[in-house]
Amino acid sequence: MAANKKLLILPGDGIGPEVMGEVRRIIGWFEKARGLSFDIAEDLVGGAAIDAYGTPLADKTLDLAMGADAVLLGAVGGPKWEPLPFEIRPERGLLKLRKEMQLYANLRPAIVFDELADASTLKREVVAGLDILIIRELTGDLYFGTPRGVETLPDGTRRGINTMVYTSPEVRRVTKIAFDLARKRGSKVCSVDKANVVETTEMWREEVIKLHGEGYEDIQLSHMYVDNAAMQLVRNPKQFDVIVTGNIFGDILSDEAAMLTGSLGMLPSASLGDPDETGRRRALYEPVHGSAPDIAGQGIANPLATVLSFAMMLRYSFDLDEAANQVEQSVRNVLARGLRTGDIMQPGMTRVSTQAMGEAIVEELAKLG
Ligand SMILES: NC(=O)C1=CN([C@@H]2O[C@H](COP(=O)(O)OP(=O)(O)OC[C@H]3O[C@@H](n4cnc5c(N)ncnc54)[C@H](O)[C@@H]3O)[C@@H](O)[C@H]2O)C=CC1
Ligand SMILES: CC(C)CC(=O)C(=O)O
Ligand SMILES: [Mg+2]
Repeated sequence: MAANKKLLILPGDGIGPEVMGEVRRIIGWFEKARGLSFDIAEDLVGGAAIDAYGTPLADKTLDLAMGADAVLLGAVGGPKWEPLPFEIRPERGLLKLRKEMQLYANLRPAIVFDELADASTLKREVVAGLDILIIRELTGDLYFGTPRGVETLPDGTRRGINTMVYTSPEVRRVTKIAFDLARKRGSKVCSVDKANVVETTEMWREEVIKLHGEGYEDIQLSHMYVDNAAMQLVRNPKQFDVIVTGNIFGDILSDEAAMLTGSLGMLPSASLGDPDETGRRRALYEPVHGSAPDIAGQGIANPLATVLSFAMMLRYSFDLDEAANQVEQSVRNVLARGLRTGDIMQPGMTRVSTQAMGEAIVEELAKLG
């Protein structure tokens, strides 16, 4: 295959480089055993970039990302950088990357592998067979709205402000992605908002309903307030097919959904923008979890969320569906072999390191022939 798949790898901080190391191992295997060829660049982001470049996202790194067919990111952040002013913290680097690349649709599938149905803190019957897709709007909302910041008032007290902002085109474009993707699965979309008290989200609901009436009547559309949705996700998650929601609600609900699958270490994500004139769609793939400072440097992090994000990259950015299926099948097979990192450890299973998990995936890939 031609060496034209431009891939930027940004391992980031904490467990980011550890889990990304296993993806590099898998990429190496695909290159050697399958002749897949990637044009790979690697750079720093987040705290690592602050230490090296004095900024969480250097201009040259952003340029590399803008020119790449896909970006693979580990995670950013950690206690070392928490004392820094807000604007130059590691997380701002990731937010800037998402905004500049216009990655407005963040796909967060929560799939329960049968082998892990008992690893969830919920009962097996509640989670077994679960396959839901949370679509989180990623470039608007409280994370980007202005005014924002903290000011000291004349009386010495402080006031913090963040602003929830959405425009109707922003709501429509992410909802369109949700409707289109729902058509390829269960044809059900639940839009999550807080329309009873937050006007911005009342507008969100109205726009979703309008778009639904413009050719998406075959989709079974429902609406739910976010507080109820948080409850329903643990009460009966299988009622959902596709959930579409804003940035802050999606951030919170997807961490909650991760625990249905057994661990935050299992949840991958794809962040997509619109295709450009050449048909190329900017895209970034990252696990839903963060840099996990509490376990960083110990070689015990679960690499599967990042490995599954890599599978999403193969599918969405490079149309390599067969390779993506093989990565996912290999994950299933290592779980069936009883291999578990600490976060998904169950009685009678074999506890393995991050590295051993990556090696086992490569072994399974090789067996798939
Ligand atoms: N996309 C990103 O880069 C994100 C970055 N963060 C940053 O990460 C740092 C830590 O944030 P937290 O709230 O602690 O969230 P976190 O997701 O890093 O960790 C939450 C808990 O889940 C565990 N965990 C996470 N990923 C795991 C994995 N792959 N294997 C095993 N266990 C795993 C951690 O050990 C921890 O107990 C902060 O600086 C935060 O801002 C948080 C979320 C997303
Ligand atoms: C900027 C990130 C730290 C926000 C987050 O938690 C996420 O994207 O999941
Ligand atoms: Mg999050």
